[in-house]
Amino acid sequence: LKKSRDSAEITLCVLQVALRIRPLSDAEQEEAATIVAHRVDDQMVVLMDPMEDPDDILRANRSREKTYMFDVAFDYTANQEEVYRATTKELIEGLISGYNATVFAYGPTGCGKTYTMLGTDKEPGIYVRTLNDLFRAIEETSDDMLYSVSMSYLEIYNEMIRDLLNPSSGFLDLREDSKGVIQVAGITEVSTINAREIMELLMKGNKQRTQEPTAANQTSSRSHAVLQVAVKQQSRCRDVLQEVRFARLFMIDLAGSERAAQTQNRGQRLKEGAHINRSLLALGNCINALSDKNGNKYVNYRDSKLTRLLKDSLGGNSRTVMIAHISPASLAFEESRNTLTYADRAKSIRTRVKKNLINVSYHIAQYTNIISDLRCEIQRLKKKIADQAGRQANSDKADIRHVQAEVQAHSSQQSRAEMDQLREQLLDAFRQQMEIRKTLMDLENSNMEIQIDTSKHLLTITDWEQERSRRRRKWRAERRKESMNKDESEKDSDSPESPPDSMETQEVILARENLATLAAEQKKICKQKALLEHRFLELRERARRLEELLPRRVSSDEQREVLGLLCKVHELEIENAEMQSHALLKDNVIRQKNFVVQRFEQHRHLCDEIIQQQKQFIDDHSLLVPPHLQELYDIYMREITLFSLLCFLFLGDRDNNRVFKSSPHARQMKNSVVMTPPPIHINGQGNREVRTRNRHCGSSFVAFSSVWTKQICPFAPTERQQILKGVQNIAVKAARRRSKALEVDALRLHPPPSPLEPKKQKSSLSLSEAPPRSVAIRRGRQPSPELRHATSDDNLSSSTGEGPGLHGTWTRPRNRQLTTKNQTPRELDFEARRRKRRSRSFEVTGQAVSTLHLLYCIAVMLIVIILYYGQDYRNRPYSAAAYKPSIGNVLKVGILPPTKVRAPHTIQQIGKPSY
Ligand SMILES: Nc1ncnc2c1ncn2[C@@H]1O[C@H](COP(=O)(O)OP(=O)(O)OP(=O)(O)O)[C@@H](O)[C@H]1O
Repeated sequence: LKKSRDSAEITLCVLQVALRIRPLSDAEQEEAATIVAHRVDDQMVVLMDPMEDPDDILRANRSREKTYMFDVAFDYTANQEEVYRATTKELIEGLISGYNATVFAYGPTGCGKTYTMLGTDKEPGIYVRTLNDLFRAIEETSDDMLYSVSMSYLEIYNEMIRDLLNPSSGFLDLREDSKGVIQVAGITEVSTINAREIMELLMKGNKQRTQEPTAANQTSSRSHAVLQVAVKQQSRCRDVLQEVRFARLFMIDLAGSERAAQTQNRGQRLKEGAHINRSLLALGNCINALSDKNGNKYVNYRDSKLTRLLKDSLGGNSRTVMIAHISPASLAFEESRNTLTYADRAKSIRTRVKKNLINVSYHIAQYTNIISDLRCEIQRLKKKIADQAGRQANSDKADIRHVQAEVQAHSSQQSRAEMDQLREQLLDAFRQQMEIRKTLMDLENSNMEIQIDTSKHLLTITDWEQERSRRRRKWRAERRKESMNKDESEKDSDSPESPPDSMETQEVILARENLATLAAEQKKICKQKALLEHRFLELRERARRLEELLPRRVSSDEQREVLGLLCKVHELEIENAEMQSHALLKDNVIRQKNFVVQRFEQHRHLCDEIIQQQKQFIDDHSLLVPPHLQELYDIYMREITLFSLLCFLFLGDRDNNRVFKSSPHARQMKNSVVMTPPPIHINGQGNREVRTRNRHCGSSFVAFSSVWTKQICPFAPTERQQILKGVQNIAVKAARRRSKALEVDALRLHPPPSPLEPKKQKSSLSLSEAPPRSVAIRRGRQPSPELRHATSDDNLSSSTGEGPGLHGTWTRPRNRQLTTKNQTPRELDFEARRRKRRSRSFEVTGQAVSTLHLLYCIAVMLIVIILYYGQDYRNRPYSAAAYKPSIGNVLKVGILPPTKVRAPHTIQQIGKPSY
C-alpha cells in the first residue's frame, strides 16, 4: 500500500487498485471478437477502440485509445498466486497487528471476479490463500500472542442480507455500533483457526449463494458475497498492560454490472440485474464523491446496503484493495471502458487507517475496589479459621471420645473425597467471581467510552446551537438597528417577521444519530451490568453456603486447610490486582511525560522551521541582518549541530542497526498507544512528520536527532556513516597508542634479553604469555561484537592509516599474524605482552562494556567540543562553502597527536551555513 502520511496512530492510505484482464472466453472467440485491452507493463493498460479506423486520417487526432495506470496490472498470463501475492498478501501482517483490510473484486459480469476471489479446486483464489497465510502467521506468533479468529459469510441479494452459513436465519439487518462500525445483527460467527474447516464452511456457504446462468455468464453470481474474518489478538503476558487488538478483513466478490441487452434477462433475472446495478451505481457514486479532489462532496453510503457495509473500507479505517476485472474482447469495449474509468478514479481514494486497539485501560480505582473487597474477604476467612480453632479447643476439653469418633469418621476415604469436592467448588465459585469482576470492569470502561463519545457529540450539537443563537441575536440586533434608522412603514414591508432558522448541518444530523445509537448501547451495557452484578451476588451466596457446609462435612483440620487455601487464593489475586494497577499507573505517567515531550518537540520543530524559513527569506532577499541577530543565529546553528551530532553518535541509527529482535513484550510496549498531542499546523497542514518519527525512534531524543539528520544535517548519509566510522577509529587509535605506551613501559621494565641468555628469554616469555583467547572467553563475559571489532588488528591498522585508506573499505591486509614466525624473540615478547593486555582488556571491557562506551562517548564529546569551540573561528575569513565539514578533515583530527589537535578550518566556519 502506498503510505502517504504517517502519524502516531493514523496512517493515510491510498486505495490500491489492481486490474486483471481475463483470457478471451470460448463464446467471445466464437463471435470472432478481437482483443482490445492490452497490458503494456506491470502497471499500464491500453484500451483500444474497436470502432476506430486506423486509416481514417481525419479522426486520427481523436483516437479513443486510452492508457490507464494502476498499482498493478495482470493479463491472461497471470496465475492466481501472482494475483494474490501482488494484491492481498501484504494485508495479512497488518491484519494481525490490528489494521482493518478489505479486498474487493469489481467489474462487469463474466469478467472473472469469482474466479479471482474463490477460484477453482485446482487454482484456489484469494479467499483460500489469504486464510492459509493468516493461520500460518498466527501460528508463528502464537507463542507470544493469543488469537481468536471468527468468520462470517453473507450475501446481499436484491438489497437483502442473507447469512450464507445459516440461510434459515432469514434476512438480517445492518447496524452501526457506538463507534460507528457497521455490524450485521444476528450473523453467524464461526470461531476457528483451522483453514481446512473454514474452507469447508466457505464451500458450503457458496453453495447457498444465489447463482444463475445468464447469457453473459453460465455461472453468474446474482449477489454480492462478503466473507468477513475478524481477528482478535492479545498478549499472553498477563502482567503487563493488556492491549487487545482487533481487526476485520473483508473479502468481497461483487456481483457483476450488466446491460440488460447483453444478458437478455427477463423476469426475476432482470429484477436482480436492476438491484445489482443500483447498488453498483451507489458504489460508483461513493467512489466519485470520495475521489473528489476538493474532498467536499457528500458521500452517500446510505443509498445501498453494499455501500453501507463498505463504508469503512472506502472512506474509513481500512487498507483497501480493489481488483477490477475486464474482458479483453472488443465486444465488451464499453463495459471495459466504464470499469477502467471507475477503477482509475478509485485510485485517488484515501482511507484513514488506524490500528484498532481496545486498550483495556483498567481503572486504578476499580483495582483499588477489588483489592479492598478481597482484603475484607481474607479478614472474614481468617476470623473463621480462628473461631474454628477456638471451638476445637473447647470440644477437645468436653468430649475426647466424640473427637476420636469424629477423627475416625473423617479420616475415611469418603470424607477426603467430600472435602476435595468442596474445595473445588469453593475455588470454582471464587474463580467465577473474579471473572465477573473483570467483565464488569470492561463494561465499566465501555460505558465510560460511551460517555466520552456522548459528550463529544453533545458538544457538536451545543456548538451548533450556540452558533445558531448567536446568528439569531445578530439578526435581532440588525433588526433593531434597522428599525431605528427606518420609519415604521418601511420596516414592516422589508424585513421578515422571524429569524431565518438555519438548517442543521450534516455533522449535527450525524451527531444526533450517533447519540441515539450511543444511548441504545449504554442501555444495553447497563442491562448486562445488572445481570452480571446479580450473578456475582448469587455466586457469593453460593460460596457462603459452601463454607457453612464445611463444619458439617469435614474435620476442623481439613476445614482450616480449605479456609487457609481460600485465603491464599485471595491474597494471590490481590497481588495480581496490585501489579496490574501499578503497571497502569506507571504507564500513565510515561504517557503523560511522552505527551509533554512530544508537544515540546512539535513546538521546537515549528521554531526550527520558522528560523530556517526566515533565514531563507533573508538570504533570498539579501536583507541586512543586525550583528547580534546573526550572532544568535550562529549560536543556534552551533547548538543544533552539536546536539544532533551527539545524538547521532550516541544513539546511532537504531532502526537500521538493530541486531537483536525485540521481544514480544518490548514490541507490545512499543506499539502501545501513546497519547499524541494534536499536531501543530503549518500552513494548514498537520505536522505529522514529527509524530511519525517519534513513533519510529521510540524516543524524543532520537526523534530530534532524526529531524536534524534528515532536514538540517549538512552531511549526506554516506558521509555521516563515514564520520561515525572515523570517530570510532579515533577511539581505536587512542587504544592503540595506549597499548604502545604500555609496550614502552614493558620495554623499560624488561630490558631486551640478550641472545646469550635464552633461559631468561624463555622465562620472560612464559611469564608474560597471554592466556589464549579461548580462556578469556571461557572465564565468562565474552566481549561485545563491536568491541571485538574495535580492538581487532584490522581496525587498528585502518585507524593508523596503514590500511588501504580512509575512503576505501577501511580494512587491513591480514598479514600481521603471519609475520609472527619471522619475529625476533623480543618482538615475540612484546607481542605476547600486548596480547595479554588486550585479553585483560577484553575481560575488563567484557564486564563493563557500558563503561568503555561511556568513556568513548566522553572522548567523542570532547573532540566535538574542541572542534566547535576550541578555535578562534571568528578571526578566520568567512567562507560559506567551507562550512560543510569534510570527512577527511574530521578524520585527520583523529590521527593527529593530542597536542596537535586543531579544529580544521572547514568545521569552524559555522557562521553562515551553505544551505
Ligand atoms: N483469469 C482467468 N483465467 C481463466 N479463466 C477465467 C479467468 N477469469 C475468469 N475466467 C472464467 O470466466 C468465467 C466467468 O468468470 P466468473 O464467474 O469468475 O465471472 P464473474 O465476474 O464472477 O461473473 P458474475 O459477475 O456474473 O458472477 C468462468 O468460467 C471463469 O472460469
